Amino acid sequence: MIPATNQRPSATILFIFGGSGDLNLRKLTPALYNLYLDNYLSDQFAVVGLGRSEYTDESFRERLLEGVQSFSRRKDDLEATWKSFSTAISYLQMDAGDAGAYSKLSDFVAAKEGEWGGPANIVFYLAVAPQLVPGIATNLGKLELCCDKSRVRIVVEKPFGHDLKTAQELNALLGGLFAEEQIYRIDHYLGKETVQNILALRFANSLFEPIWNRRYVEYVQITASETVGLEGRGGYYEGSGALRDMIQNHLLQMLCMVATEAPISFDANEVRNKKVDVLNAIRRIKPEQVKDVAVRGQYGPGQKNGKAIPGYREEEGVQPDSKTETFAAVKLFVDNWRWEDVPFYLRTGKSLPEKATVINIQFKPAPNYAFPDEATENWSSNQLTIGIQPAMDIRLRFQAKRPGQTLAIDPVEMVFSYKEAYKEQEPEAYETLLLDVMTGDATLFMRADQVEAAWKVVTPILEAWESDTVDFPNYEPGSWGPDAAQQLVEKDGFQWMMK
Ligand SMILES: NC(=O)C1=CN([C@@H]2O[C@H](COP(=O)(O)OP(=O)(O)OC[C@H]3O[C@@H](n4cnc5c(N)ncnc54)[C@H](OP(=O)(O)O)[C@@H]3O)[C@@H](O)[C@H]2O)C=CC1
Ligand SMILES: O=C1O[C@H](COP(=O)(O)O)[C@@H](O)[C@H](O)[C@H]1O
Repeated sequence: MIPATNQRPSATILFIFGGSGDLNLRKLTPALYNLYLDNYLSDQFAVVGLGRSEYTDESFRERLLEGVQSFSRRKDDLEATWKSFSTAISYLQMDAGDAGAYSKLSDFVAAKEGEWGGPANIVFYLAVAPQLVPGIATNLGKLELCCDKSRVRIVVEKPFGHDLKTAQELNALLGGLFAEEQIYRIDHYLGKETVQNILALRFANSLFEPIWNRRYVEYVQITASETVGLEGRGGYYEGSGALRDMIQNHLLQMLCMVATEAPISFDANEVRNKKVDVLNAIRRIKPEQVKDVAVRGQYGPGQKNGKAIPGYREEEGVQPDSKTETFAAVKLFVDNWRWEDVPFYLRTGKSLPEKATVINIQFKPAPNYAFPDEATENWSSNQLTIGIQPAMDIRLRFQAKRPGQTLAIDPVEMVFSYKEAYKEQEPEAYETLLLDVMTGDATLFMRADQVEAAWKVVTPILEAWESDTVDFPNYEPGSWGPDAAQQLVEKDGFQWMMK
């Protein structure tokens, strides 16, 4: 996070429920390994993977090594470094539904603290399907050690609830067991360097803030497009869809970063207060308005790069008449002094032409009355483009005089590229987030009210879509989604920046 919290965490025991699962293999252990390489882990660090699968400590480490070999951003010195890192890893076979087994966690903590000669921070990471979360949290809440609010934290993965009601129920349950400061709700987009940099760009420069408002900004677009389809996650995605999976969380969080007022400090609650203000200011969509401000799509079968692609409905775990949207686009307004009547267009989808997350801030046109018509054929307004991924850059488009004896004005770009500016490789989102949990910094995590405010934004759309019929599939794989998504911006006189 932005404040220089370059301290190493103190003694930590990290329990990963879902230790034998995919998230740990792909993201969590590679992130811990990279934190270890960067000397960010305490010398007194232990991680325990939990699951029903059978592993010994040794076979579990071997399994995780495969994950690091495949998914770590660094693996050059793996042979030399894995051995010392992996001594911190152990495995505990248990069924999360077995309340009696939880005493093993307390025993582990007691043994480690005895060995280390003092108390440790204890993190319970729930990398499991959402239906297991209430049971695990309840069992953890009964442990005596969880009474120590200063050193026990619980991390909850997405999805956080299926809708507003279930999110409220989960918040109520967790809130009855843990203090809010102990609960870390993950939104991995907030761990991305480029997303965090939005606050630095806006508030560490005097240049942008004066024009960052309705007087100068025409509209904002946020696109998070993926080329992949479901990749075997049909079972999960069927109960979700693009609006729940991406817009309710990641895209609304990016919108908050763009739209927030300046925090007076980078204290976790101050930053989150400001962001929740944005969510609360988003204009409520009336049921009859949904068709005008929200578009959904589902890809059908087709071809991509000469390869046959099955439609969403043909994917494993998907109903043949599924109504689940794999594409969603919405137009939102933030009704406050800064942003009133500036449209924010958000769009996300699977099986689109590019993997890219990009934010475009489009500024209003400059008056061009002084230039002759022939000089302004290529005239275009200023635009700031924030490349979140894979291109990590910031581009400022402005007009310049083309060299030559005739007056011609063309758009050009000033580019800041992370790759060119910095030699160091940026940390993965999960590295940042795990380190923040271990150091007790909740700034990049969702507070209960933030999650609920985000659900409130999408609820009218979810309800309207639920009760309406839909003609799916309605877009080709490899296209930019249904035609209606183009019309969503075209009817306002604009274009999607990537099309
Ligand atoms: N995979 C990813 O890249 C991402 C995942 N997530 C989220 O992370 C969470 C986990 O996802 P993922 O790792 O993919 O899921 P997996 O299905 O790969 O893993 C599920 C884990 O839960 C464990 N588990 C299931 N039932 C029990 C039980 N009764 N007792 C103990 N352990 C149990 C399984 O262990 P076992 O079978 O050994 O019991 C396994 O380790 C989900 O909420 C998902 O949405 C979020 C972002 C990305
Ligand atoms: O949370 C999720 O995010 C991924 C996209 O993440 P990214 O970091 O690769 O942009 C998405 O594929 C997945 O469906 C969703 O659950």
